[in-house]
Amino acid sequence: SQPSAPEPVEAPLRKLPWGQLNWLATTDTHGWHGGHLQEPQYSADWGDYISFAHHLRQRADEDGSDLLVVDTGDRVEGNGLYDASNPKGHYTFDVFKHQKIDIITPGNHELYKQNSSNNEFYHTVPNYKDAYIASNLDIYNPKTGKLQPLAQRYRKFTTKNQGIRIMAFGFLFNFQGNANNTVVQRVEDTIKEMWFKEAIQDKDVDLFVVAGHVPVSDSHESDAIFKAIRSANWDTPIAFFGGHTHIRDYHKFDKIAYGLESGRYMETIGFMSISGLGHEKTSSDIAPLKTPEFKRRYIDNNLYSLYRHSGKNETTFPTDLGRNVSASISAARKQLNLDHAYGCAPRDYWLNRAPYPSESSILTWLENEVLTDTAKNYTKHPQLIITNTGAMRFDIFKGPFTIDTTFLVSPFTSGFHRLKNVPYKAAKQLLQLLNNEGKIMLSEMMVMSAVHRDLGKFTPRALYELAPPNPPVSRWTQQTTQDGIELIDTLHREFGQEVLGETAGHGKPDKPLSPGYTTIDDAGKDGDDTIHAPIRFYDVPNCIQAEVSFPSDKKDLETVDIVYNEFIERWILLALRFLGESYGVEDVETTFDGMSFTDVLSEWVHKNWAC
Ligand SMILES: Nc1ccn([C@@H]2O[C@H](COP(=O)(O)O)[C@@H](O)[C@H]2O)c(=O)n1
Repeated sequence: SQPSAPEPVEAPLRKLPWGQLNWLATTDTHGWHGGHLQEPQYSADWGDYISFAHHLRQRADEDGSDLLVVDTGDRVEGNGLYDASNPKGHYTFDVFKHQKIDIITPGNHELYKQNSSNNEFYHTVPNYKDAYIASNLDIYNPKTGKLQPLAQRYRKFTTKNQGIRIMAFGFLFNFQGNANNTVVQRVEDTIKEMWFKEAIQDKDVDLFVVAGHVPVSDSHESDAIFKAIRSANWDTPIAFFGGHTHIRDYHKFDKIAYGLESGRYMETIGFMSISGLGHEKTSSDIAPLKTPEFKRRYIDNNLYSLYRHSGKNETTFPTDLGRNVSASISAARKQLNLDHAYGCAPRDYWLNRAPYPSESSILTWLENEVLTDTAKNYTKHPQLIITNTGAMRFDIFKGPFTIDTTFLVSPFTSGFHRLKNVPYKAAKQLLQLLNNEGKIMLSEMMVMSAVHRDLGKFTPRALYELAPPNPPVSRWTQQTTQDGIELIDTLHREFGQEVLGETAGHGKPDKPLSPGYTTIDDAGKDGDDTIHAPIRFYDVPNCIQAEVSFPSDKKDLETVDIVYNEFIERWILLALRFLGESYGVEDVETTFDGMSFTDVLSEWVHKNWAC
């Protein structure tokens, strides 16, 4: 881990359910390859992950099983290690490439900007060669200008020790916000293509793998792929490795098809095992061995967990490669001056771990202080400042607010735009519309505009891109700590020695449980490796709004300026149009001196939060 990373905290652990074919899966790492430097339970870095995978591969070689590693995209945007360099990602690709990965796929964040998808073309695809799969993504070759698949559409391979024959795909959800140098083909169209139909007809396959930046639960894309494969193969097991929604999740498609999603930001290393795979040749056919068994575990990414799951300790755990990668992350962080403090946060502020509005909510702080103070510097006219909450990515902890923190909270380069003198009658209805909370829903408007084809790329799906879905609260337990203690008792009863790191007494923790993930998924409540006290997550709206320089009586207010995060421009213009105000991009001007959200944050913190 990084020199400044906090020591991991001891906690009761559930073992890895090791099997015949074992998987480690990451997704949505968003540049956090240095690990979490303010949260001990997620403090291991990419170098540690490399050492960990090495030990598990060795275990597989020793007992004749297999270990495969998968990453399903959104490796970029969200951490100073990626975002603070010029060009962005200057250090990331050389750090990342040292992990041996068997299946790697792109996410939407690799595609927002031409520069980042070209980085996939120039760096990640060549670094991973055969492992990179892009089933539904094409790129205009930056050298020839011709449209071509970013990488191979599928990969067929056989595992090293068990000889399991795998057919793997790499999908991206039906994303529409990409720059115009890439083309994302809808999943539903892709599965009608001849190459896909032929691949799923291949009978010399023991396991289909669908890796990709697609949620595993409640996803019409994953469901469509599942149905297509299942209709061609009634008895071949299928493993999905998903991403995008930033949650820990495990979904049962049927009794021999399961999907795993490994959270976000290098907090989680997902583990899946499948046993009972293979085939036997009968005189007329090839039949599976027996009903395969799928298991899952969500590993908290810290050295306490990684030592125990690999059976190593401080001395025996780090490999030379792992150590070197950790050192190069450290050197990059130093070079980028990521620990330089703009100021010090007086308290913790939460994105989803505090209700909105509340004094602990980042969103309330932005509304009442950051956006309001910043906007006042630019005009005395009444303004509505609107931003999407999806632009905010992480919490703020009490203490130094560093260069790194600005990118953790908001990494995007989009600036702020202004529409002047908008009739208040329409402007005041905007927020409700954007949040889909009023009588007229923006999602319905999008259906209408798609039908009338008068607003280009808008479809109902586009609303989904305005703000990422919040972790569905139903997927998190909302127990009290007492439930956590009961959970340990239950575990001891049910699993006995399966629980690692025994605590003192009769299974009761001698220290309070640390707060963390307590996931409920399709297999139950026992997925997390670490037994935590539950954290409560709160839903937040798509967009928030600050009213700046408003008169005390709004009755006489005729017009206001609307200032918004550039990323939501098309939703703002669409909503205004439905409110009877027809504005176009020609009416828009840049404000806040072209500062991005990241710049706005650093400037405000520097002026207001002295250490
Ligand atoms: N320039 C950008 C790009 C994205 N966003 C927000 O991020 C969301 C997507 O992030 P995921 O990790 O969920 O893929 C997107 O919906 C936007 O809310 C942004 O604000 N600015």
